[in-house]
Amino acid sequence: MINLPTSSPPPGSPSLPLSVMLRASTTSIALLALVPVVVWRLLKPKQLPLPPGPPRRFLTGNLHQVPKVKQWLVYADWAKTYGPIMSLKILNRTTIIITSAKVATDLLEARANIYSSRPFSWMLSRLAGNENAIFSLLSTDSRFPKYRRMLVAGLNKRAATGKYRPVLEGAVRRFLKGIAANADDYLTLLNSFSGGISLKIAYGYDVQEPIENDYFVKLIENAEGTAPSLVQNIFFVEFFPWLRFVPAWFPTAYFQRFAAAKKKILDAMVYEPNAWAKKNLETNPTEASYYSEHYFAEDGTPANLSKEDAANLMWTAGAIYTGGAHTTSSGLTTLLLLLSCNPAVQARIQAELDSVVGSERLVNSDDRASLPYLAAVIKEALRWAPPAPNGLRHATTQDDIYEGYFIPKHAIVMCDIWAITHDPEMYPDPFTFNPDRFLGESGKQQRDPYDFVFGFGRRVCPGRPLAEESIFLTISNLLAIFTLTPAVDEDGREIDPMVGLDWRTGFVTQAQGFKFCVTPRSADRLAILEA
Ligand code: HEM
Repeated sequence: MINLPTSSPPPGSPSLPLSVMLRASTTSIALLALVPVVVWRLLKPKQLPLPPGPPRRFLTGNLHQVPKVKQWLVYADWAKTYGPIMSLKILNRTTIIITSAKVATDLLEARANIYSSRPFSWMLSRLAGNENAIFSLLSTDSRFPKYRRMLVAGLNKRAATGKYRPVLEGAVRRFLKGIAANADDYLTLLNSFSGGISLKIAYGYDVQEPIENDYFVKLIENAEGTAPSLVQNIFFVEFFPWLRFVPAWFPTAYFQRFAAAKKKILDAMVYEPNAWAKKNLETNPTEASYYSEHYFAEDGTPANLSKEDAANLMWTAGAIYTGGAHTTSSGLTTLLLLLSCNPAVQARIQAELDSVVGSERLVNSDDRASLPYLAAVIKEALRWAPPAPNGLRHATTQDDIYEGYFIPKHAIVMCDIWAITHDPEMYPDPFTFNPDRFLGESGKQQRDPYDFVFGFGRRVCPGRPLAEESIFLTISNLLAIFTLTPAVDEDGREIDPMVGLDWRTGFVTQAQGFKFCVTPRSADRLAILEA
């Protein structure tokens, strides 16, 4: 069951009879207020049905069925019964769940004008102040096209392979040296790699090692789970918005105190790096960063940013770590897993690298177009385990009708990306890791999984070029220098990395609990890292 924090006191607080009574009365008022909604629904003229879905309970709908972990697997399973477009009712809110490429393309792409907003949450968006972050920003907000323009231009392929090239190349070198020293530490090294790139590109900030002690990394990492805690729990204020006027000191207003505490955390991870970047640029203009690019005018003097432009810069720069760090490191973790147990795939990549790049230098962005097998391997890994398997929630801005079903305005729309990339009709034998599906004549017919893995329509991931470039540079250089093999047990037997493997749940998934070994391909190749 989903928690109901509005009806629970903070842990450790005494349960006073008065507060119990007040809580009970709030609950009764809330339930009583649902009566007109129910009467209206019974009396209103018949309309087209919502898409099918699991049977609902009176008043609470599907609340009891909402999966808490690895939702992508549950929705894919439900789709076998209810089809590629389903609906859930959670109290009075409709959630539409899409599990096929056709429906995703028909709605999220072809009708992007209706399907590109985000759900508004009183707790997350308003009381915790996150409505300014792009991840919550409504498509109807006048800032939406500005944010998108800034991020798309700031993170495009030209930027990733041009002005940010030294950032990426330096981070790859540090990662590989770390792997050479201790491959068991790969998770920390990957976080350092992708978190370091994000903060350097966003603000020009160099993370301090060890990364887990870095001030900004700690600030942002400690905020993990904050946004989900505001939307995954059910708060009555979402259904009775007038409750937001209840003052925080009021005994039943635990939700106000909860939101205020979360606001502090969410604000800090955007305001603090912003203040650091501003101060740093005033005294020490550094190499290219997303922040400096907007902060300075063309002649190199500080641009006189309006209050609104300064806020737009702060909120968009703040999205770079949140959007980019864990997703990139998730994709890389999957590749380490798959490569360590597929020696033939590794050997083929290494042969391709050797013939295109040779053995005397590191691989760089200019080599990418000449390495089609490596491109197929990376694509297949991201299809096999999409880093954001449920995508991010979209919302509709008007009523719509699709294939005889009614989709109401303000419906939450979730797309199960994992279900799409495991659709056996589109990707035969979908659980098998097979890069060849993207090669040759038949590969040209194969639908590109990047059409799904990076999201949809007007919300499609603006960091895709940067993510692709970082993953390419890391994996190509890793295999130019090392060979990966599964770890061995005390008796020298190989441990199958797939046995005992688990996947982190949440917006970003990540393979957990496997180990591998690295062996330098030669002393000369290893020495290139020091050159
Ligand atoms: C393999 C790496 C990545 C994957 C798989 C990925 C995937 C996604 C997905 C599925 C979405 C939601 C799109 C939608 O709502 O339809 C998204 C949004 C977003 N991503 Fe990425 N992403 C990756 C890397 C990055 C990087 C490196 C950055 C920034 C440097 C980034 C920044 C963002 C931002 C800002 C959004 C929000 C866009 C909006 O709400 O309009 N992502 N990403």
